[in-house]
Amino acid sequence: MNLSNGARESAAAQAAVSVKNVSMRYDDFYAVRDASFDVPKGKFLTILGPSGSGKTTLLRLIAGFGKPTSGEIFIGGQPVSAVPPHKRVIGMVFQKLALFPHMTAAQNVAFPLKMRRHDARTIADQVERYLELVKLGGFGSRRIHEMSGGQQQRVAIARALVFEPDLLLLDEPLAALDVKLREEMQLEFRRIQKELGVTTINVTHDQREAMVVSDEVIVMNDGLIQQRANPVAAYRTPQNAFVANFIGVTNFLEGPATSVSGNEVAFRCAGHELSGISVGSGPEIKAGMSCSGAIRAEQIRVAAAPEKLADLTFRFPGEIIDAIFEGERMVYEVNVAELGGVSFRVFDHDPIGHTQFLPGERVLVGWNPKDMHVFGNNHSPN
Ligand SMILES: Nc1ncnc2c1ncn2[C@@H]1O[C@H](COP(=O)(O)OP(=O)(O)OP(=O)(O)O)[C@@H](O)[C@H]1O
Repeated sequence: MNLSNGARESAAAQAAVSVKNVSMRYDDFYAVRDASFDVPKGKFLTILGPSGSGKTTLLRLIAGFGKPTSGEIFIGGQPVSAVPPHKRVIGMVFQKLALFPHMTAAQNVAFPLKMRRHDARTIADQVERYLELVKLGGFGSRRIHEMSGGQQQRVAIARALVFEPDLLLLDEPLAALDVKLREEMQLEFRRIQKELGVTTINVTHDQREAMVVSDEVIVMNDGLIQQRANPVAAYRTPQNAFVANFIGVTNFLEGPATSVSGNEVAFRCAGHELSGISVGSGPEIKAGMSCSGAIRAEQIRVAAAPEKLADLTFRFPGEIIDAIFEGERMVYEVNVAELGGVSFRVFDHDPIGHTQFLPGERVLVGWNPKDMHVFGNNHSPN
């Protein structure tokens, strides 16, 4: 969609946060390069990317810890480059929670209100309300060092929100927690954010977390925004091979495009012509261009007998290299000699209902062209 200048300015004014052409350079190295995006009021946006992709740098610039080398950040429609962090009305939760360990939960939550010189009655009411919100009603007099990791996390959330900031920034606050607690807290973040309607920007390298908590996701690599989309669109229609590889588990076949017709490509891999494949949503593909064909692990099926794969267009013999039972799914590694010895990762989400294969077994793998996306190789997966 193309917005006119006027429409774009008015969209930016309505946005809680607007990042415009922001770059951050250290000597001759760009940690963030020409980033532009808006976060609408009340939305939960996650910046997702591998280590070193520039996520934290971007979040710190929004918080006011450092000034962009170029570009401008607007909060509530106002440019903030000249506004120090303590004058930005922002709640923050980082991986290191920085709670006061010998104070009680209530004293920790009260701290931002005391700094803002609220009266004792207001402080007591707000502290009680926010401890209730994070399901710690009745825990106010407990000291931090007497609380579990999850409870401490909740105190940190209450402290970040108690002064009712315009914006909540989260920098991998769940990274140190064990898996079960992390998953529980992801849902808690989502619930609290929806209940309060506070605009939230979250930073993580955990793609599952990004999918669970966010209204929108920005995927970053090497300081550059690769795609901005809602979680379903980022998963279903990745913009390039990097995004396809980073979100979910994706297998790649390499080879040249042999023909392009509308939204379909034919593509040659190890002497096999694979036709009718969807064009990925990235740059235009031309015949002869070197390409990557991407197929998700759950879109490939494994079977011993060809009739079990009769509904699939592409079928190749393979050998099971590894078979891992993960409870709710089987994960197979299958070597496909006919496709240049590529190793496919395949998920079977019905491990109880289906035959389970063992390493060394000869099988067939199959998938349909509509489930494969081809990207031009100026966006390599690695
Ligand atoms: N103060 C600095 N001086 C020089 N380089 C820096 C500085 N801060 C960050 N960088 C570099 O900028 C790049 C992006 O760093 P950043 O911390 O934003 O990445 P990240 O995506 O948050 O990674 P992680 O998930 O590991 O925290 C990295 O290569 C990092 O080494």
